[in-house]
Amino acid sequence: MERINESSFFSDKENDVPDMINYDENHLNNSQIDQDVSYFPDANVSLESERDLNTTLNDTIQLKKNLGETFDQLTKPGQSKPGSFRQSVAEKIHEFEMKPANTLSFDSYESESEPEPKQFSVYLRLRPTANSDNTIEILPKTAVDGRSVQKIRTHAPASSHSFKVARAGGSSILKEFEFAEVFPQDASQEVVYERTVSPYINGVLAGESGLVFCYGITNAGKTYTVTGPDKTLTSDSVNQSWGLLPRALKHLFELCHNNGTQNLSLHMSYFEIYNEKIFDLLSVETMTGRTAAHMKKSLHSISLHRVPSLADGLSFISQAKTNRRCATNSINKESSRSHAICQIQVLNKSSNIKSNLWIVDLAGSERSKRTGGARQQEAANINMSLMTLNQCLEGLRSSAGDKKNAVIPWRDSKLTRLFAAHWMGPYANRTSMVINVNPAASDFDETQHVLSYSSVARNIDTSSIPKEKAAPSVSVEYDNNGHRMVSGKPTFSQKIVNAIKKLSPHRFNGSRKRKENSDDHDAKPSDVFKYPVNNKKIRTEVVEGDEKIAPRGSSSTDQKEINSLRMKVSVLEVENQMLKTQNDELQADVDQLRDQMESVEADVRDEVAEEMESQMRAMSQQYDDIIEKLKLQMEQLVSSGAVASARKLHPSRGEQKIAELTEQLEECEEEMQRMRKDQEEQIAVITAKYEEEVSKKDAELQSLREKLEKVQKENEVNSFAIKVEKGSDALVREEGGCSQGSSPSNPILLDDTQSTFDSFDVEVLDEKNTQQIDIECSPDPAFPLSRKDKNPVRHPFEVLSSNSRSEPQLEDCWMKPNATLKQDPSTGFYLRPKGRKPKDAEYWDKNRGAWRLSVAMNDL
Ligand SMILES: Nc1ncnc2c1ncn2[C@@H]1O[C@H](COP(=O)(O)OP(=O)(O)OP(=O)(O)O)[C@@H](O)[C@H]1O
Repeated sequence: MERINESSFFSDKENDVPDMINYDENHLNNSQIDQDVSYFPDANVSLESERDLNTTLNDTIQLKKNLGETFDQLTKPGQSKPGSFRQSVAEKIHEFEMKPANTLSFDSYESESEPEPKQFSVYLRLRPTANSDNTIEILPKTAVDGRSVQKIRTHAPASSHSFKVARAGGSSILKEFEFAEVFPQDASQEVVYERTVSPYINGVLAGESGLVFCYGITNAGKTYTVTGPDKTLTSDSVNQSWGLLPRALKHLFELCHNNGTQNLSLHMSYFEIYNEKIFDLLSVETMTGRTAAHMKKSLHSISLHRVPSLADGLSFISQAKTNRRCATNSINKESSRSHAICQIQVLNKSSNIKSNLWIVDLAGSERSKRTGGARQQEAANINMSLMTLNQCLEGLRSSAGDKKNAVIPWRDSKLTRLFAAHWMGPYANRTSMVINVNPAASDFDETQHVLSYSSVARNIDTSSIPKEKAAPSVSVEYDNNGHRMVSGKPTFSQKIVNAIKKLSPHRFNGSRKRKENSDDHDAKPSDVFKYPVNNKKIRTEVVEGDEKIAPRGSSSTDQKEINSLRMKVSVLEVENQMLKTQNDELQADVDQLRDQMESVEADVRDEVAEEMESQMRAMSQQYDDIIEKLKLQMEQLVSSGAVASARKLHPSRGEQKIAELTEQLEECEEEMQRMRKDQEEQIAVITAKYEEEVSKKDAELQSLREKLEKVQKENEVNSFAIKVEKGSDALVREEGGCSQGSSPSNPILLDDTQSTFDSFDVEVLDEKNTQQIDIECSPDPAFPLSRKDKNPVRHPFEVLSSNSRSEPQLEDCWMKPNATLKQDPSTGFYLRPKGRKPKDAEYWDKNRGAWRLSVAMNDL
């Protein structure tokens, strides 16, 4: 495997415009491309002079009109002398006018005889999908205007945005797209190769370039189509999973081998455009870490490697695949984050003709929301360059159609600069676009965008693209004054110089030769002719140049003057014409830029609106999902009987409030219980104390009672009953004190002691009944009662009332309370009812359980 010069195989100095791969005479050394040589990849050095002449022819024809009669006269065959410059120009004009375009032939290979299509060949490949989404229906093949056509019909799934838009707008959810051919999900790699790349191989060997690129959203199968799975690239025996690239290499080697051609050699470069920077995937430097060493300033510094065998080619592919920038996104585990471009170059050493087969695996267009936020910058760059590509396709279609002045933004991305070279060249029609599509319903909306661009590409009629379109965008970067050209267009002075070149090519060539010989590095075309023409030196040069054109023998001063004036007029005419053209062009440019801006603005607005809408839809979907999930969880919890815990996990506000209140309630209850307990304890203590006190008091009471009894007994001892016989047999018994009153006429001597009693209740007993008679008496100190005398003693006394008198009954002197009476269990006494003492009551009799009425006493 031979590694050839890695420095700069493209020619442009600064601006990355790709050029043909230039070899020097030894074929393998790159050379700086001459600024005047067209940089189309398919051009070659041997064609340079012919191409120059071709250009001269066209320009001469143009100038013919400008210079009018005079020029016609001057260039008429027969009027110029044989061997003169004019004669040679006239002959060359004739020769080129007779020669049909594009009839350059190469030694060993002839281009395929079948008619080349005028349009890009756009294919659709569906990748297998695990689910049974049937979003794309393949319709039978047909032929339209001699072109094989196959249509598909897309069915917007109900989940898609397109479906909703169609429904809302009342349009159909079905859409049809047309392709050269559609490869179904089970189409083999071989079939795809046979239809897309194989038809270009013979042409490539015959010097005609071809470009094949795979386009689609992420995870649609582009890398699979271009290279196939990595592991299959280890052996050079063909594997059925091989993609387009290994198959193309094999095909090329087979054809070279079968034809025994020694003068063809294959070369390969492989690079990626990542974030608008170029990285050489076959660089000698190790790719680990991917430092600045791998980043190339321009496409021209990409390394080109000789490919001596298929095995070497496969190894290059593997190396490039390893070095390519991949990342895992949420859709594709190994998503390519860059545009990978492989250039296979065939060099015919004998003719020094080079042709290229470009196979391009574009990065997947994608929505950052689907692929994840971390890769947004990448996604933005990928989408930007794909958008520029789409704009260029649009521009090509427009310029091939009714908008001849359509501006094509080739320079807006590195990718389109690369493609511009091919599409503005003679083999633009040898372009195949493979649209990779994943028919899954989830990809439907984004796939629709891709499909709509495919129909743009399909409608580009390459034969109608005005060739001058190429000039402004892709011609050399510097004018002949050494100044950089604005927007790739020739400057005004360049146009003047070109005009002079046409008027006096030998003069100009002489000047250029001097420059090339480096003897006079400063000899720029501007030194030969500088606008405006009234520069004396220039005028002299022009006149001198024209002297050679003037017929011999007519070199008189007049003739010179005439010629000089004619030339001046011609130059002024050219200038005038050019100013007009320039003005028109500028006006057209302004109009188109305005149109373009408006359409870009509208596109961006649509895009933003769509993006926002889809984001909102996604958010709403997310919320729906969350709600569904929660519902499901709730149901599961209910069914598993864990509602309470579920409520704890996800309480509603009401439930939370209830739970709080319940908790508070429980706390209150606890507090109350605690308080109750405390109270009970206190009550128990108090009760115990009380009982203790009570029992103490009882004891005291008991002792008092005992004392009382004792005293009573003692009193009993001191008291006595007086029995008074009625008449003679009444007995009197002492009952209590008596009120102060009139003392008895016969005071009773109750005791021999000093009695404190001043009244007596006397019971008067008779034989039949015993009556109580209250007797008022006053003690008579003269008859003290003797304590010791326990026997009733008959004493004289006076009965104050007779017992025959109707006396109030005993019961009448007592009033029982209405309330149920309680007895003291320990003593058996009736407890005095609560409340006030009744008005007429004197005291409470605990034995009787009744109030003693004072009325009764008074009534006595
Ligand atoms: N025709 C096919 N047959 C079998 N498998 C396929 C086919 N097309 C794609 N695949 C598989 O689908 C997956 C995605 O394919 P691939 O990586 O080629 O997509 P991609 O368009 O290059 O994605 P990205 O743009 O993200 O790099 C891979 O696992 C690949 O093997």
